Amino acid sequence: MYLKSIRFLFTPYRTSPSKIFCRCQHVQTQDLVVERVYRQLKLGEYETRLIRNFCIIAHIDHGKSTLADRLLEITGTIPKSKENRQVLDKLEVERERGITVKAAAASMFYEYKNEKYLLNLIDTPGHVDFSTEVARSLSACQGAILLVDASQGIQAQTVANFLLACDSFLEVLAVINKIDLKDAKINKTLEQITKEFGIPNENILKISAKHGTNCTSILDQIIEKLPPPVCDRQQNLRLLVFDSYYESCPIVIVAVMDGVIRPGDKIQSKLTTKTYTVLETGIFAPERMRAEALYAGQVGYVICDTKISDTVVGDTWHHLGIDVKSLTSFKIPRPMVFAGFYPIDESNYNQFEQSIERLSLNDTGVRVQTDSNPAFGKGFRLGFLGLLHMEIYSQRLQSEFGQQIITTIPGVAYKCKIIGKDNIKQHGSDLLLISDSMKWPDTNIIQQCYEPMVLGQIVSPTICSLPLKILCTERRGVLIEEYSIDEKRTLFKYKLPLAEIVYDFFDQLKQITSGYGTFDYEDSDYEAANIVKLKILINQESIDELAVLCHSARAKAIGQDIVSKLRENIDRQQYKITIQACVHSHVLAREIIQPYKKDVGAKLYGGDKTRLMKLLKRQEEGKERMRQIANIEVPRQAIISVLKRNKS
Ligand SMILES: Nc1nc2c(ncn2[C@@H]2O[C@H](COP(=O)(O)OP(=O)(O)OP(=O)(O)O)[C@@H](O)[C@H]2O)c(=O)[nH]1
Repeated sequence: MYLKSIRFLFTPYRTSPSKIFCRCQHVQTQDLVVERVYRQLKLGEYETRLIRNFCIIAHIDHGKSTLADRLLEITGTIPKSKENRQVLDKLEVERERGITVKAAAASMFYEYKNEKYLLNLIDTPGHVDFSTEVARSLSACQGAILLVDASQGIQAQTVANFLLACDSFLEVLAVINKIDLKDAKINKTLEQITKEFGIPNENILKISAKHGTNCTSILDQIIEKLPPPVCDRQQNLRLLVFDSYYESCPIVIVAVMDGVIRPGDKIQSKLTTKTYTVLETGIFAPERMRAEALYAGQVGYVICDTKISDTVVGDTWHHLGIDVKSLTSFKIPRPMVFAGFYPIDESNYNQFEQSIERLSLNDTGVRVQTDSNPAFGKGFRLGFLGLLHMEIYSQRLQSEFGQQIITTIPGVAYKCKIIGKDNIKQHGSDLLLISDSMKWPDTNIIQQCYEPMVLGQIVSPTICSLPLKILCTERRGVLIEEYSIDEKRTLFKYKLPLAEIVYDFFDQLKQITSGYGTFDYEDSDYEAANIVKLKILINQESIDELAVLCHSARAKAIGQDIVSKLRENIDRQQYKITIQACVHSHVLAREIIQPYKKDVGAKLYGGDKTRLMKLLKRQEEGKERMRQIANIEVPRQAIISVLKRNKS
C-alpha cells in the first residue's frame, strides 16, 4: 500500500468509529496514482425520533456563528480550539467582513440519556438582505434557536426572524447570549422576550457563546423541546432542494422529506422533469462527508450528473418513474434593487457569464437577465434583495471568480400603465414592470406610474427621534406607528418609497443614531407616483445609458449631480459642449465646457516627424476608448463616473 500517498478527502470523523467504513479507490491525478480513502457514514440507524433539524436565527451580530462553533466543539465535530472563530462562515467575504451571508449546514452527533442523536444545525445570516437564506433554512427545520444579545435586547431582525419561524410552524427555543458582557441586561432582556414573544421566563436559557457557558444545556434542550421531523422512510422518495453551490461540479443541498436516496439511484426533478443519476450522497460535518445514503428526516448533499443551470432551489426531486406530490416550497422574495453588471474587459464576456452563472447558483436571492449597454457592451442586469446583497455579490464575483467589473447605479423597478391598443400589443401588456431607463415607454402613452413601497421598522434611541423623523420625511416617508419599547428606545413604523432607501438611508440612520438604530423593511406593494425619465444630453443628443428613472421631486438634484460629474470628466474639445439634464423638454440642470483645440504638435520643433506621428497615433488610440456623441468625444471614464454607484 502507498501509505505516504493516502489522502484524506474529508476531515476525520470524531464520533463512534463503528459508523465508518472505509472504501479505497484508485484515482489518476496527473501522473500520480494515489489511493483515496473515503470515510463513508452509515446514517440508517438514526431513526427519525433521533434526529433534530434546527437553525439559529437572530439579529445581526447577536452571536449565531459563535454559538455554532461551541455546539460543534461540544459534540466533537471540530476540535476545541481558540482558533475556532465562526467556522461555518467559510466564504472569504464572510471572514473579511465578519458577517454571515450564506446559511451553512453542519451535522453533529450527540449522546443524550444513552442514545445517540443526529443534530442538523443551520447557521443563518442576520442581515435583512439575506432573508432568503433564512426562509430557505427554515423550510428544512422543525425548530429554531432564537438568540438575543443581552446587551442589545430585541432588535428589528429578532422580531422579523421570530415571525418567520412562527409562519413556518417551527418550535422556538429562546436563548439570551453574551451574558458575560459588563453591560448585559439579562433581566430586562428576559422581560422583553416574554412580553414580545410570549415565551415564559423559565424556558429562556442564558448563555455566553464566546466562553461556552451553558452551551451544553442548549443541546439537551434541543433534544427535549424541539420536535423530530415528521416523515416516512417507507414512502416514495421526496427531496426538497434548498440550496446549491459549485465546487468543480454542482453540489445540491437537500432535506429528505420521505424515502431514502443512494448513489446509483435515478431521480427526476418535479419542476423541470429532467432526470439524473445520483453519484454521491453525504452530510456536512462541517466539511463534506460521504454517507452511503440519506434517509427521510436528514439534511445533506447530493451530487448528480447535473448541469449548473439544472438546479432549481425549491424544487422537489423523486425517484424516476415514481411520481409524488410536490413539497411546499418556500417563498423567494422578489428583488428590490437592480443594477447593471459588465466586465471591464469586454473580450472577457464568456468567462464573466460563466462566473455569474456559478455564483448565482449559490445565491438564489439574485435575479439574472442579460443586458447590453452602448458604453460597456454585453453584460447583465441583476436584481438584489438590497444594497448589502448587491455589494456582497459584486465582492464575491471579484474575490471568488477574479472578475473585474463595472456596476451601475442601483435602481428599483417601477410599474407603468400604458394606453393604446397597438402599444399594449407591442409591449405584450398594459402594465409594464421596468427597472431599466432605456426601456421606459414614451410619455404620451403612459397613463400612470407606480413605485415600490416598503414598510420600514426602525428601532432607535428615543433621544434621536427628532432627526430620525426629519430624515424619514425628507425621504417621502409617512409615519404609520410609533411606540416606546422601553424607557430608552422607540419603535417607528414608516411607509417609505424603496427608491429613497436604496442609496444611503441606512448610513444616514446609523449616523443619526450613533450606530444604535436598526432598520428592517418589508415589501409593501406599489403606489401611484409621478415618475419621470431624466435624460442627459450632450449638444442636444441624448446619452441613453445615462438616463435615470426617478420621482419628479428628486429629478433636479440628480440632474445637477450628473451634469457636474460629466463636466469634470470631459476634456475641452474643438467645439463648445453643452451638457443638460432634462425631463421632457424642461432643462433642469446645465453645464458648458468651452472649446479648446489641442494641437499635439505644438511643443515639437523642426522636422521631428517621427515623434509627431507617434503622438498622433497615441491620440488616435485614445479615441478608441471614447464614445462619439454629437461629434463630441466622451471618454468611457466619464460615463463610468456617472454610472458607478454614487450617492446622488
Ligand atoms: N462577549 C461576548 N461576545 C460574543 C458572544 N457571542 C458572540 N460574541 C461576539 O459577537 C460578535 C458577533 O458574533 P457572530 O457569531 O459573528 O454573530 P452572528 O450573529 O453570527 O453575526 P451575523 O451572522 O453577521 O449576523 C463577535 O465578535 C463575537 O465574538 C458572547 O457570548 N460574549
